[in-house]
Amino acid sequence: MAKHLCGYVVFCRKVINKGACVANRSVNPEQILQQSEIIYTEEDVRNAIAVLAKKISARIAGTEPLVMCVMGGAVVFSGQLLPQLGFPLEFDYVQASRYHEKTEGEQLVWTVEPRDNVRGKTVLLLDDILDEGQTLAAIREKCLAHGAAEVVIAVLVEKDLERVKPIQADYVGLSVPNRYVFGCGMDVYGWWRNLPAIYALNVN
Ligand SMILES: O=P(O)(O)OC[C@H]1O[C@H](OP(=O)(O)OP(=O)(O)O)[C@H](O)[C@@H]1O
Ligand code: HPA
Repeated sequence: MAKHLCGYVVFCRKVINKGACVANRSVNPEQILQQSEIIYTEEDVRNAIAVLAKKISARIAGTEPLVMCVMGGAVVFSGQLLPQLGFPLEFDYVQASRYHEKTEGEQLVWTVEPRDNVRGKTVLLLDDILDEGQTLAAIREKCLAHGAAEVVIAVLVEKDLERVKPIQADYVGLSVPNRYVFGCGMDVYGWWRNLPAIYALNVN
């Protein structure tokens, strides 16, 4: 392989490895699911996203927004919401993670940061969950630093922490209790993003 290509491949591998959500293999995903309870059904989620689509459309249709999926958790939410936004938009993604395969947040690690394509745009940030709010606060700040005209935030769920957060979402699909939740893009120890409903982990 040509020398310059080798360097590129090594670079890509580093980026991919840094961003990859590696599932925790010391836990049994089936057992975790059995020990958890469903808090919103697939239908609840579908209905919530349909309501969000209408509200978001009323606010930003006509602005030709840049819709940004916060990977990887927002992939399911984005995939269900986008086809319901019936106006011209651009799509991109950012990736920042602070939970990794754990249930407690740590320092934010950036893999893909917002870039200059946000300049002058209405940016619609889509994320699966607003928990302590640190992730979305940091992403919003970077979008504004790159010259975004405005940042509108929509999350599928917000965790009820009964305390002030560093950021508020403009649109929240569903409220969840102060427990670790998963499904619909949200992982538990790196597993179960693929579940169509939302579950809460039972801790013994
Ligand atoms: O409000 P906060 O307490 O900051 O937490 C919310 C963030 O945590 C999750 O991401 P995570 O770090 O798990 O990365 P992931 O998207 O790859 O799962 C989720 O997708 C949000 O982006
Ligand atoms: O409760 C949660 N579940 C999944 N991912 C998360 N990221 C922050 N909080 C959560």
